[in-house]
Amino acid sequence: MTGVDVVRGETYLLRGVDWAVEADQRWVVLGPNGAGKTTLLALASAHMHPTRGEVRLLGETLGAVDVFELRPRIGITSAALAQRIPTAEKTGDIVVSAGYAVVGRWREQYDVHDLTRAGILMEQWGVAAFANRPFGTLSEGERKRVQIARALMPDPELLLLDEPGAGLDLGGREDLVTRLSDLARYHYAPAQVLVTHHVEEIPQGYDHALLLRAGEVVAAGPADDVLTDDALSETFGVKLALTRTDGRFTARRAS
Ligand SMILES: Nc1ncnc2c1ncn2[C@@H]1O[C@H](COP(=O)(O)OP(=O)(O)OP(=O)(O)O)[C@@H](O)[C@H]1O
Repeated sequence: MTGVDVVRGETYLLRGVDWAVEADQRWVVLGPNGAGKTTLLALASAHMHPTRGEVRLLGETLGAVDVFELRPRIGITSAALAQRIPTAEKTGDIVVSAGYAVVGRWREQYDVHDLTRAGILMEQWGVAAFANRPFGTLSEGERKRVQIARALMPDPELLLLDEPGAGLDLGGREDLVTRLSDLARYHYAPAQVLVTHHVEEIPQGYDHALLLRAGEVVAAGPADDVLTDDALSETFGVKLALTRTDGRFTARRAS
């Protein structure tokens, strides 16, 4: 993104955003409520155009490309998308149908490669046992993992995760963070961008960070440089102390 503004009426949702994500990078985007994180992902998933500036995605420029060709190359999970999944749909069908950009099984016959890939992904994300269960009967943590398996199904070049840890209990969060760490370290995995409010949800292996406040970038770059007490305090508007242990973070109000 170069010089990106997103303006609605008098309001700047994003202002002057410059940001580059390389194919082998894993980024966390942190910021308080209303900072513009979801807007940033809407641009990054080709679901929104900037008011000003340029967004280039996977070698294409938004505005000069058919977004319906671009979107299948990008996997995304978010609460808004999850709400659109019919609760009666079978979990296995939700995953396998992603390759066809529909939710739920719409063909009687799927390609054997698709069925195999869906099976492997469901094993990897710990949801294979629920393949025949309706989505609506799954716990929040299980639903989150199904969504990620679905997002990975078309082998995307970019994976966008909007608050994947929201609503999970401590065990569920740790399970998810461990699985995301494994994915982050996997050499052939897509570029990854994870949005969160909580530094505790940053998986090990996420090597870059972008801090957003009121639509503007506070800091962006290697996580070691960006995730500091001062930058985090400025981002969240409260004096914070950050602790890092074994590649995981915790934050608390500074005394
Ligand atoms: N169409 C619109 N017109 C005016 N303001 C809008 C519009 N859409 C979003 N906003 C505002 O833009 C700001 C950024 O919204 P966005 O959803 O991107 O923030 P966020 O960082 O994802 O927040 P949260 O963490 O609460 O999900 C918010 O203050 C929101 O109210």
